Amino acid sequence: MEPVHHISTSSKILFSKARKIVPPMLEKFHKGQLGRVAVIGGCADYTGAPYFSAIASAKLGCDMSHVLCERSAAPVVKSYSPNLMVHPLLPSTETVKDPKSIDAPSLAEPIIGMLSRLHALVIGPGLGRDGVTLKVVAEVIKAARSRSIPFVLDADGLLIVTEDPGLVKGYKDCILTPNVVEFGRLAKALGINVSSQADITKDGDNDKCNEESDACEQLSKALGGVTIIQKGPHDVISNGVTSVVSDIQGGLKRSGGQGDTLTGSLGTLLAWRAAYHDKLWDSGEKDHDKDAQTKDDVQDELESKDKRMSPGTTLLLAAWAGSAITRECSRKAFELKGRSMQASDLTDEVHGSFLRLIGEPEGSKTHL
Ligand SMILES: NC(=O)C1=CN([C@@H]2O[C@H](COP(=O)(O)OP(=O)(O)OC[C@H]3O[C@@H](n4cnc5c(N)ncnc54)[C@H](O)[C@@H]3O)[C@@H](O)[C@H]2O)[C@@H](O)CC1
Ligand SMILES: Nc1ncnc2c1ncn2[C@@H]1O[C@H](COP(=O)(O)OP(=O)(O)OP(=O)(O)O)[C@@H](O)[C@H]1O
Ligand SMILES: [Mg+2]
Repeated sequence: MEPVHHISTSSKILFSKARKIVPPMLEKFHKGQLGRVAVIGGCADYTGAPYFSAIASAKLGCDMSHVLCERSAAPVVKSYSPNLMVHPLLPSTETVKDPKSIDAPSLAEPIIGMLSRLHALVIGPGLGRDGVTLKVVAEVIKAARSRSIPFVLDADGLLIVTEDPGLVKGYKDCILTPNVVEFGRLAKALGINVSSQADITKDGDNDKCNEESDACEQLSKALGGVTIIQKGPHDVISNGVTSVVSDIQGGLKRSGGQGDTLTGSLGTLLAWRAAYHDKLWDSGEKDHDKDAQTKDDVQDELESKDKRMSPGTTLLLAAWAGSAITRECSRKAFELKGRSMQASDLTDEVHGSFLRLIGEPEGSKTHL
């Protein structure tokens, strides 16, 4: 039986609606209008994660892709790609005078100063767990929220929320992308009971799916309607009111770094979504006065041919599209590389996956 809050719209319709938030390629656009995205992450230990995330944003199609990382990571990340703009702006215990008494808001200033030039942030890939860095990033989260800049939180960025859920509680422009372990930590912090994998597997596939989406929905509700992509064999997406399961075929190799293709893709989709709501181009849809609040409202917008969608609906669509593109990247890369598949093989599949699943929007000029 279909769980009550699940939308029953087919994948085909979801992809065609996702295409509506993709800006067409037009001669009139200037540099930056198709998205300025920054990944906040990268430290001495992890340089691959912010790179994979930022390059996925770029390959999906944003115009400008930044990485804001810790000082020691910057030359390394720069060396991976000249296409990324890499800024060594994240302080750490190693780089501040007295780590025990820091002024986090002023240490965050150089990053906060960049926010007005950015459409979306991805916070967490390879951020690490340095106490100074995490305090500064918490200030950046507050500043981004107060300026209504959409963001994705992943990996160590989720630790910040686990420790202080109030930072994102009720913020409707963010997406959390926990893996199984991160989901468990968040659920525990918010007092939500998650059945163990063993318990739910023995009930069979349908029950397992229902239990997972129930937990995802509960966590989203506990966070005041924040959108969550609970990653796993299928990705459960929920905003507490409406849920959708992304079960597009993925690959069979579980190499690290695949979640980074997801966050980078989401960064670009959030930037495009902002451009859609700013009416950067004429989508051909009709405005309507009421924002979608309930599952039925969302379903109605998804099934209408010409109704302009509300921010709640487009956020779900962005999450769905990011998840689907990542899983298709993984499927295709696995087809080509088998068990040798690495995160970098997903990077090569981003554009092809976009074209196969979503495709260029109407009016896009793809040839000169
Ligand atoms: N090339 C890179 O630079 C990479 C860096 N990464 C970064 O590494 C840091 C730590 O991330 P982790 O994901 O390791 O987080 P954690 O340090 O919280 O570790 C999670 C652990 O759980 C295990 N696990 C994952 N899925 C599981 C499942 N379904 N059932 C049981 N156990 C499971 C993993 O093997 C991992 O050891 C983050 O900053 C992250 O961004 C990762 O994204 C991987 C790639
Ligand atoms: N068993 C699975 N079958 C198919 N796809 C999966 C499976 N597990 C995870 N995925 C997909 O892999 C991607 C990354 O999810 P994963 O759970 O590996 O995240 P992660 O642990 O945060 O990754 P990372 O190593 O990048 O930190 C997601 O798009 C998810 O849908
Ligand atoms: Mg991860």
